[in-house]
Amino acid sequence: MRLSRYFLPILRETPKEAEIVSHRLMLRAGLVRQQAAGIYSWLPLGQRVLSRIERIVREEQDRAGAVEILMPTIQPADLWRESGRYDDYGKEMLRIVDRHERDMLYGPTNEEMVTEIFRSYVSSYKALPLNLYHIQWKFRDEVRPRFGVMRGREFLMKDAYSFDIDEAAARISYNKMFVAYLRTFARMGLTAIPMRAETGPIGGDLSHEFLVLAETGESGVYCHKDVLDQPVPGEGFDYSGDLDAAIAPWTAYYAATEDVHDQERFEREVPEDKRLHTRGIEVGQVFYFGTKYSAPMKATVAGPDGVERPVHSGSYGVGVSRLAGAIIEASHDDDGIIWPDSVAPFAVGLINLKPVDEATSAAAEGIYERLTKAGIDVLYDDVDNRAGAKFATMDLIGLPWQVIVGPKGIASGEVEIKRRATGERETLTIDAAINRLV
Ligand SMILES: Nc1ncnc2c1ncn2[C@@H]1O[C@H](COS(=O)(=O)NC(=O)[C@@H](N)CS)[C@@H](O)[C@H]1O
Repeated sequence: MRLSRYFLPILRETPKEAEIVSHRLMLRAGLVRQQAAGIYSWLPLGQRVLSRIERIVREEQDRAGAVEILMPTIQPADLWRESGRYDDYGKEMLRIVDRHERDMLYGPTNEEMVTEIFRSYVSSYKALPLNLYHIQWKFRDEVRPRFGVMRGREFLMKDAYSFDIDEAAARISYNKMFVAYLRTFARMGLTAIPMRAETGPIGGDLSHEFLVLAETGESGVYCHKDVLDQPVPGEGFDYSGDLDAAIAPWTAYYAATEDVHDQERFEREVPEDKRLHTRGIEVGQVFYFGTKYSAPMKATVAGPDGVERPVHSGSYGVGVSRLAGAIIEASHDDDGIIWPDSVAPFAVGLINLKPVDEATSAAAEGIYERLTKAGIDVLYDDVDNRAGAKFATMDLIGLPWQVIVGPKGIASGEVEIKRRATGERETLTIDAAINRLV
């Protein structure tokens, strides 16, 4: 992509309304634009990051055996009347009346709708276990949206829903999602700690939140320091194998959000030098809630004995849009964002220091062409601008690699490459630089 033909609305000034670093950097780097309280447009660079986050989430859901669907954002209120949540969901629900005076709503979550889909087609235990998921926008009329996309009103969520014959089977589905979450966040360069949590309006009695430790996190957390060093299951993990062995290291240590924290137990179980009390950003949450929706909505299957019974379910959410902010909170410096390779909007920022100089531009064009042909996503700064401004912008938007092409270097057939995360620079021949990046 040539910068001269792109749309990258960088802000020079730090917007005053931004209270935390990720909000400031997302606005300054031209990733998002607020359209209303808690509601954002995703501009080109932000949209690319969002799609890369989605791709990792999707790959790990598919690996864990979940099946992707896409449910609508607008839902009929009657579904929520069946489950009894229509009234008690409260003011966070955006209620809508259509032209035929029908009560609708902008979905804050999809337990009722996915249960309706399930009950319409599945009647035998032989179809179980089943896990359906989608990646869809949600609306929650937060009384105080803040911190940019971290706590929005319209936000993108991956929400998965499992259906099983009984609690024991449902816990296996729960554990598969637990492992998938360990992998998902690790692939984004995040250490997300699973912690026991409250179940809230979703319901049930078993839930873990996955929290990225960050001073600006909204959740207070207490944990044993060693939980931060536990192994993440590998790419070839066998989901039909021993899930407990993969999860045990993570649940063996004390880790709880403030709403379920037990100080007395914390002090009893965790040696003083291992006690960590900090804050975290909740990037995902998993719930087991049994028949909370299947019973009132009559989502039943005939068991092996032919007896009809309500299925046992769980739901599993990931804050896809929140993750864009959480990753920046976990990975930035004074000069701007530092994108992990896996979610970076472009892999390389190619800087032509002197577009008016023929030899420099010829070299830069050649590098752009060879990298692009090799399948590397390049943002090519071909704009005639001061070197300082070019470097500042490239550091701000945080692409993992920079290739700097200038007249002096080209005179000796060399370019400079810079690794954004470490600041390390190397002067290499053009061929060596390209070989380093492909
Ligand atoms: N207001 C919000 N803005 C941005 N992300 C949010 C917001 N509310 C929740 N999230 C993200 O969405 C994830 C799932 O939301 S949740 O309420 O915990 N869970 C559910 O909605 C369940 N239905 C799981 S499918 C959270 O872990 C969080 O990362």
